[in-house]
Amino acid sequence: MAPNPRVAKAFRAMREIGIPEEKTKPVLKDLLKTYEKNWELIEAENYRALADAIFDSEEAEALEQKKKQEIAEAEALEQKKKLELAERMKVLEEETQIPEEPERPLKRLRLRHQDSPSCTTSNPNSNTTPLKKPKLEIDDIPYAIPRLRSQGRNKGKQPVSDMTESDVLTETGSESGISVRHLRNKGKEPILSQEKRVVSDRVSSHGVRFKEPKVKQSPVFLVKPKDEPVTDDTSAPAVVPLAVIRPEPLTNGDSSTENGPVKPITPVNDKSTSIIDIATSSSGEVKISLTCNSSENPIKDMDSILKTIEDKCLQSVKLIDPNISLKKLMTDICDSLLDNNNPVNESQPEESVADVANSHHDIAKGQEPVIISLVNEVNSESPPSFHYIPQNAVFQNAYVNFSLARISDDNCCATCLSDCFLTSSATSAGGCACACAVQSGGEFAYTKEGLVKEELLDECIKMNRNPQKHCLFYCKECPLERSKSEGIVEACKGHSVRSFIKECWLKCGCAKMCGNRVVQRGIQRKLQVFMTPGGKGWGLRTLEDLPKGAFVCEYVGEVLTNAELYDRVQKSSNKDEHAYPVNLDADWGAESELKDEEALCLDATYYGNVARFINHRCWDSTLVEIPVEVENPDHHYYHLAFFTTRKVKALEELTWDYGIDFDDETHPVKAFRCRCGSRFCRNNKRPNSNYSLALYLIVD
Ligand SMILES: C[S@@+](CC[C@H](N)C(=O)[O-])C[C@H]1O[C@@H](n2cnc3c(N)ncnc32)[C@H](O)[C@@H]1O
Repeated sequence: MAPNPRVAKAFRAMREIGIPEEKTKPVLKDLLKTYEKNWELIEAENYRALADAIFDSEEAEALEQKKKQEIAEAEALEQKKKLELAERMKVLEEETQIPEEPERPLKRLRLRHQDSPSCTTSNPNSNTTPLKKPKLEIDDIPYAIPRLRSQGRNKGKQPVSDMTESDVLTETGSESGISVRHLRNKGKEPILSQEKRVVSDRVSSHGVRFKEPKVKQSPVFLVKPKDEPVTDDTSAPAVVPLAVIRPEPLTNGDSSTENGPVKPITPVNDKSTSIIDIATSSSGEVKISLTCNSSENPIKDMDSILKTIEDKCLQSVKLIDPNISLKKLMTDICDSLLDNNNPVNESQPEESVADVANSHHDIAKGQEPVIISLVNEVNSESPPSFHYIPQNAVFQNAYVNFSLARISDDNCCATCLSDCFLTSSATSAGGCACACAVQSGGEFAYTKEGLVKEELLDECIKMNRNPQKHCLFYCKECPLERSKSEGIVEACKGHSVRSFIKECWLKCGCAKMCGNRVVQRGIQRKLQVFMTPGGKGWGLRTLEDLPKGAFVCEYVGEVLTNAELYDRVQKSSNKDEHAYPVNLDADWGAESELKDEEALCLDATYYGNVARFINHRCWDSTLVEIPVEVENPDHHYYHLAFFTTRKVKALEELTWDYGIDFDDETHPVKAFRCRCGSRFCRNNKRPNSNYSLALYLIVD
């Protein structure tokens, strides 16, 4: 039968934008049903509804697929863990078997016979487990800087002071061909001559400083694996080294657990005595053993004991689940113990991504598209207290106006369809018809894979590394200085002129999955907040390999005017609290006169996202921040997005260069002592700086 001409036409229209018939067919079918065969609706605007529906369904499918994959991965991991545990228990079981007892596979609870002699001995001096060395940041930069080490004393102002950018970067070519919307510097001259200005050589691109976190360096003392095993086998020699944790209420003797020596378990002669031992070995086994006096009541088989306890639980504790299983409970205890102890044992194999991903916290509390776990393998510091928000929130006076009416026609691509990447190249051979791309100099900032294009990325990296070489803007009357003083306003210290990425948004004709929408889709990578080993406090790392130019996250916080921020700091009894502000000054040069409510910053102290954990690294940081215009054409408000500066391996720390000049003695706020570990550290000439532990405040 000849196909309905309208159907054929719809297929043709979709083919033209690269959608094959088999994808169109089911969606068209659904759409016809939804629209009750009203073809006009489907055909309107060159089949826009159909194209949108196809892209939406693709997106939903991809999401579904991703979810399934995540679930499958989680299940596989869980399964693997269970199998490993069962295997370990089996080995343990065999090694600690009482000869007379019939063999019972995978026994998790064992009773020690009343006349067992002491079954453990321990080395009283070896009570702590050395902490596992957390993975250090990998110094794996693709830049060759052969001359740097032989340079004279580098004051840190310019990390490779007498080297040109091209000496340092292995890249070729000149400045980016992509002209992502540059700032409209209207040629304003600074009010002071360069010589008179108190300008640090390295001007913070954000004009802010962060406080030093209160890092408790006390190690977690975990019970060290004992030299000899806990075993209820009177004859067998010690085989599996186990550490014993004795819960205090159940022991009469020494209750030392974490820090004190682990004493041998006393032979059980007292009828009333019962002891629960939880033991771990250096290779990860967990054993829970129960010691009781059973002289008058010979021990029956394990299953009947478990059954008795389960019944007792049901009756006396009134647990409502009749399927309660003590075996499962014991397994869970072992699992938890393994979870807690796993990362701290040096003799264990190096942590794997699967291990570290297996954390139960989601610091984003389900508000991000992915789970963001938190681990501390270094000390006992608890997770910091703050409100997690996935998007910026205006505090009070900041002028951030999102009205659609303010988006002009040349500020959106109203005529685009579905995916601007597809439609733009389809409609104009070679050139780019998308108005958003036109705004960015005729090219999209992203590749089809969603990565920032190399030229643009390299340009942003260069600019961040050496703002002096690029354009700096000096305000006539700097809002930062104005917020600090009611009297004489100090001269502007300069602001970096930044390149912007312009993303499509609501008023654009494209669909949500358009390739020119990356930052607005939120975090897509597996990230983890972790305690850094080098005294920088918490940090952020990736759990997956990342390509160069990948979007990681944006800096989210409260949107404050600089005046509000200054006020906050002044009023705060604990000024150190205000440690996470970033200036949104990338386009101040374009405004003829910036009003106070337009001079904005982001403060992630109380409300923020994962970015508040990103530590500073001089020069060769793994991330670079790029201003991104999404919903607001006014560049005094924008999104500050982090992209990778190079390939980043799973478990590497994600860092960015705060742009601090550690030598700037005139700065009202002294910087923290930098522990970035970079060979280009601008602060490394003063390792014993007096103010190393002081906490510092904002305000440029
Ligand atoms: C945005 S916070 C980063 C997260 C922080 N480490 C935490 O635990 O919350 C900035 C603060 O972290 C610390 N920090 C960041 N980078 C550092 C570095 N390279 N060396 C030492 N401290 C650093 C400083 O105290 C800084 O004020």
